[in-house]
Amino acid sequence: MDDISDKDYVIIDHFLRDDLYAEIRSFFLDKLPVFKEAGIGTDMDKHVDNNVRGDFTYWLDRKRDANIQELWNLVDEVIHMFNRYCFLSLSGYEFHLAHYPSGGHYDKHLDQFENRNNRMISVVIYLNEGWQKGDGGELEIFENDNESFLVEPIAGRCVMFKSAKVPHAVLEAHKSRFSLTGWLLYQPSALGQFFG
Ligand SMILES: O=C(O)CCC(=O)C(=O)O
Ligand SMILES: [Fe+2]
Repeated sequence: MDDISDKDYVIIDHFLRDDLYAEIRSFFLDKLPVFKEAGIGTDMDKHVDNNVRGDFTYWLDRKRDANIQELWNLVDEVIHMFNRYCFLSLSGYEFHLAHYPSGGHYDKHLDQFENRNNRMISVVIYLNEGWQKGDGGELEIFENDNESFLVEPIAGRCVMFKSAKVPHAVLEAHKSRFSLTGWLLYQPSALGQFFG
């Protein structure tokens, strides 16, 4: 909590209990056949551009995806922590599973839309077992205009950052890259489920 207040991001390894990690990974693999190519922008202004991003996503829905209840409980807990210790007023969230096939990347960006700015905190949890240097798909975090560093997308690692403040990119993956990505919102929003 201190790190995200001071540095705008935090990296936490072994973020999930082993059983929850295993549950989410197997849920991910089950859903893989129904992932859709991710677009850019909100539903009003959305298009797919493989030059900018090359991932496939599955938007989670708390009601439909009730079998991963433990994840939803954790999301509630994390929101509660941010509200309590960082004095935020988070009251909603949206999460998707993301698959970057080999060759996929995501150009430098902020997690904000031009016509919607309620994403406060971005959360990414990686599910890449046995990730090794050379597999690619590192998350590049830009601290200011000239400095950036790479985060290896290893299994169980969680990265959280301020959505509107931290520019970031996903380097080209050389192997399939799996993650769970979400945004904690200032206002409740049902928009996420329409982004599919
Ligand atoms: O998967 C990651 O490391 C980051 C993904 C991302 O930046 C996004 O989906 O907006
Ligand atoms: Fe992003």
